[in-house]
Amino acid sequence: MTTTPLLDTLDTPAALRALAPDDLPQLAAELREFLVESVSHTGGHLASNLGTVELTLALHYVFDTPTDRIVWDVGHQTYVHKILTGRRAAMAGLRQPGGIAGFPRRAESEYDAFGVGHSSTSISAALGMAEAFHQLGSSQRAVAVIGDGAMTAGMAFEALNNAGTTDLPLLVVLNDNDMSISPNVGALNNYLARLMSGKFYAAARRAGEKVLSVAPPIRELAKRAEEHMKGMVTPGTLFEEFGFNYIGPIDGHDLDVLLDTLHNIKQLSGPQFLHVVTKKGKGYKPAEANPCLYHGVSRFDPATGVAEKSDGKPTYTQVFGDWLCDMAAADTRLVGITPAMREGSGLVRFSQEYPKRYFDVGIAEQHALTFAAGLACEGVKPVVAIYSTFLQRAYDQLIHDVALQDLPVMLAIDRAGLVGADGPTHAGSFDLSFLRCIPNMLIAAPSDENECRRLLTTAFLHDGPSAVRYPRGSGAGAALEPGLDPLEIGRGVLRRSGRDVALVAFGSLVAPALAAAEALDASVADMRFVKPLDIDLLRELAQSHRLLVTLEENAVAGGAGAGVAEALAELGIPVPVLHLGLPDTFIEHGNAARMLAGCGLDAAGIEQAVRRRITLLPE
Ligand SMILES: Cc1ncc(C[n+]2csc(CCOP(=O)(O)OP(=O)(O)O)c2C)c(N)n1
Ligand SMILES: CC(=O)[C@@H](O)[C@H](O)COP(=O)(O)O
Ligand SMILES: [Mg+2]
Repeated sequence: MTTTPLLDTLDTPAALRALAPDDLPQLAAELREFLVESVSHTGGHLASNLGTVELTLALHYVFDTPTDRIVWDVGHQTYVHKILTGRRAAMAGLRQPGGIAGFPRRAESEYDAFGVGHSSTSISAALGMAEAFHQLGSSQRAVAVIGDGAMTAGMAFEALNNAGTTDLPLLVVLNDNDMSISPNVGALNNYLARLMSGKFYAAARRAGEKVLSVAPPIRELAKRAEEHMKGMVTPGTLFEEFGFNYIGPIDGHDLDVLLDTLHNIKQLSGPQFLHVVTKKGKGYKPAEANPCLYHGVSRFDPATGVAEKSDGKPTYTQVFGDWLCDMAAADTRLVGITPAMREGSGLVRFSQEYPKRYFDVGIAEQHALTFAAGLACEGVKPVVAIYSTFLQRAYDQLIHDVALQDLPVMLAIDRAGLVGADGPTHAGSFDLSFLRCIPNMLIAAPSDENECRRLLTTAFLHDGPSAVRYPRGSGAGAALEPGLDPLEIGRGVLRRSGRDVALVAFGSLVAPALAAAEALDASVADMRFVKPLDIDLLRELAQSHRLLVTLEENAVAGGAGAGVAEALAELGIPVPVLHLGLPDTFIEHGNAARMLAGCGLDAAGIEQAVRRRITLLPE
C-alpha cells in the first residue's frame, strides 16, 4: 500500500500552487510512489513519467494552468499531469475500457491543452496557441514540453524555424534524458550530449585562453577564434541561431533550480528555450536500470519489477523480426530501417546481427521512406519496419518518392488494425484505404504467422513498392515453417466451401470469418492480397453465392472491401455485397479483442451481421 498523505489533499493545480515550495520534494516522492503502484496495476508508460515528476510539478506551480497552456509532446509522460489535474482516482482506469486515456485529450480535461500520441507536434501547437493569444490580446502563456527523442523529427524543426522569427512569449522546454524509446540516435543527440558536457566547453575555453596569452598582435584574432569555438560549442548555439533565448542545461530533478528558472523565464518576452536534463525512470531502480523496458510496460510486481508474462505465442512482430534475419542471411542487399521503433518493430536481433545494415533514423518517418527510396535507386533492398499509424506521417514520401518511381521499397507495417490500450492515436485503421489508391503498390495482409512469413518474402522479392500489414500481438500460435518461399502474387485461397454466402476475408479477419462460417455454412476466401486482388476467385465466388461479405480490420471507407466492390462493378456482376470492417468513427482505447467485438468483427458479430443481411436478400 502506498502512503501519499500530501498528494491525497491535492485535486487541482491551484491547490498545488497554495503549497510552500518546501513541500514539493515530499510531493515528488509521493508522486513516484503513486505512479509505480498505479502503473503496476494498469500497465503503461512508466519510465518517462518517473523522469518528469519535478518538471511537471514545477510547470503547474509556476504557470497558471489551465489558463496557461502546457502542450506535452507525445503525451506518454503526462501521468503526473493527470494526477495533479483531478484524475488521481481515475488513474486506476488508465488505458482500461471506459477509463482515462494514456495520452492528453482535450475532451478529457480542460488541462489537456492539446491531444497527442504522435510525436513532435508540441512546438507547432503551442506556437499556434501563442499566436492566437496575441491575436486575441490575451496574456495567456503557451509552453511546449518536448523530449530529446521527439526533437529529432523534422516537424519540431519546422516549428522552431517558424517560432524563432516571432516575438511571441512561447516557451519550449526540452526534456533531455538521452533516451528515445531505445537510446536516442543521430547528430542532434550528439550535439545535445555536448551541450550537457561542461567538460567539453571548459576544455575549449582553456584552449582559447592559451591562444589569448600568446602575443598581442594576434590577440584580436585569437579572441575571434575563441568566439568561433564558443560558437560551435557554447550551450544553446543551435537554438539561439533559431532565434530562441536558450537557457540551460539545468537539472530537471532540482526543484529549486526549476522553480527559479521558470519564474525568471515568465518575466521574459520572445521565444524561450529551456534545456532540462532528466533521468528516464528516475526513482524506481528497475526503470532506471532498464528505461527501455519500462518505457511501456504491462502489469508488473512493483516489489520486483517483474512484468506479467505473455501467452508465449510468437507475436507477428517476432515473426517479422526472425524473417528479416533469415532474409538478410539469404540476400546481402537487404537493409532494415526503423524510425525509432527498434523494440516495437522487432528489430533488436537484426540490429545485433547486422549492425551495418541496420538504420535507426530517429523519429523521422518521412525521412525513413525517402532514405529507403535513395537506397533502392542504387540497388540496395530496404525494408522499412513501421507502425501503420506512424506511416501516416510519410504518405507523400511514399507516393512521390517511392511509388511514383516504382522503387522496390518494402514496408513491413506493424500494428495494423486496433491496438488496444493506446487507443485511436495509435490504431492502424486506415492503411489499406490510403495505400490501395496508390499506383504500383503491392499490398498483402496475412491471415496467420506462416502466411505472414511467405508474404514478407513475396513482397521483398517483388520489383516495386510493397507492403505487408499485420496486427499487434500474436496469431493462433501455428508452428512456424522456416522456409523463405514466396506466394503467387494476386492469388487468394478458398479456405472453406459453403453455400449462399461467401466471406471474402483479409488478414486478421480470416480466423473469425472461419469461425462464423461454421454456423452459417458459408464459404471463406483468404484473399491474401489487397492489391492486386484475385479477380478470378472473386468472379467465381460472386457467380456461385447469393451474398458476398467482405471482412477487414481497416476502415470500411476505402478499404479492401471497397476494392472488392469496385472489381465486381467492373466485372459487371451484380451480386449483393456486405462490407464489414471498422466503422466511420475513432474507437476508444481498451482491450483489443473487446474493441474488435464492439465493432462486430468477432465470430459472433460477423454471424449476426450476415444473418441480418440475408433476411434482406430477394428470394
Ligand atoms: C510520429 C511518431 N513516431 C514514433 C512514435 C513512438 N514513440 C513514442 S515515444 C517515443 C520516444 C520519445 O522519446 P522522447 O521524446 O525523448 O521522450 P522520452 O520517452 O524519452 O520521455 C517514440 C519513438 C510516436 N509516438 N510518434
Ligand atoms: C507512446 C508511443 O507512441 C509508444 O510508446 C507506443 O505506445 C508503443 O506502442 P506498442 O506498445 O504497441 O509498441
Ligand atoms: Mg527522451
